Amino acid sequence: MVAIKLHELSKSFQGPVINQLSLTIPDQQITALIGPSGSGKSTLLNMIAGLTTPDSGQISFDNQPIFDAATHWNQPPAQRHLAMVFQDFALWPHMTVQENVAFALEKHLTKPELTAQVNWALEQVSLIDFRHRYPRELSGGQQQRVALARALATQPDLILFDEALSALDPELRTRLQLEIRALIHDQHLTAIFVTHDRPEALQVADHLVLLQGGNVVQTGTPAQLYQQPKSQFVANFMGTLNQINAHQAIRPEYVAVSQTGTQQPTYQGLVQRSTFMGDHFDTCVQVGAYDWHVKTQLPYTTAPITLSIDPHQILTF
Ligand SMILES: Nc1ncnc2c1ncn2[C@@H]1O[C@H](COP(=O)(O)OP(=O)(O)OP(=O)(O)O)[C@@H](O)[C@H]1O
Repeated sequence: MVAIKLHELSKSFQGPVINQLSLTIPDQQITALIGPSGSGKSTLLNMIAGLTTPDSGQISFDNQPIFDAATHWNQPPAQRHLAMVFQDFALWPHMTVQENVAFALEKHLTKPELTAQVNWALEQVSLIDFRHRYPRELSGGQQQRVALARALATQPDLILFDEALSALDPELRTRLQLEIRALIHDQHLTAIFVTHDRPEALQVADHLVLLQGGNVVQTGTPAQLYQQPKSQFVANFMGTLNQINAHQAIRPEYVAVSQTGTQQPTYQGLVQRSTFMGDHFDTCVQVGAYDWHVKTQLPYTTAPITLSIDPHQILTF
């Protein structure tokens, strides 16, 4: 439970990576940092964690400064009440599941407290029956659950996930996304999720922060970024876009093969191909200078086609 404020945060390595970035990350929500490769997502996460020192700016948790370049205040990572979960699980191979979860706790707790805390964390991730196993005896998904239990066991205010699910197969990944979402909300934690996977961000996050070149280009709910993008870049990043002209575009779900007598605006195109997608065909149509994608129930062969659009759904930039 912690609201995070970043104020005019900057970081350069060989060149600028984060540029005077100001941002509020809401309390008790899951915020996903998204953006193209190299946009600064991991750098931002590492600055919040205290693993990377910003060049300038301030970071505060619940209005308490944890970093201030001007006063040289830099709270050590261990005192920030946060936990991190990484893509590679980072488990100790020579320790059992319960030893891995207990490892970060042992200094602070009595034996009975420690056992209770570890068991509680393992129950949260449904791994209590696996507590005597070694990481090599677990699947990838189970290993990531151990990493999550280890994070929960420290009773953090904030959990940071850095591409935590990227190594898992799609089905497992979806299951863990839902489990993590439920856990974070049940425990009233704040979480920040770095992912390069847009469907994952939509599934997991309450709140999105889209970065481009070290700047925040838009924040909001997943639906706000998808339906009300502030720029062409945001619209493109959030999903497939059919360009109408230089300033207007429409999502594929609002384009249909025209029925005779339609009252909606129509466009003439030439079918390029139809690709089977399981529950629909992705039919690619050349409309003027642009390629459009249309969700159709049947495949179409190369031929002229008339498309209609829902004019209320046109995005204008
Ligand atoms: N420790 C470092 N030393 C030098 N350059 C770095 C360091 N960390 C990050 N960078 C550079 O900063 C830029 C942003 O990297 P960062 O990892 O934050 O981006 P990202 O958005 O998380 O990218 P990706 O999605 O590819 O992981 C990149 O150009 C990267 O090479």
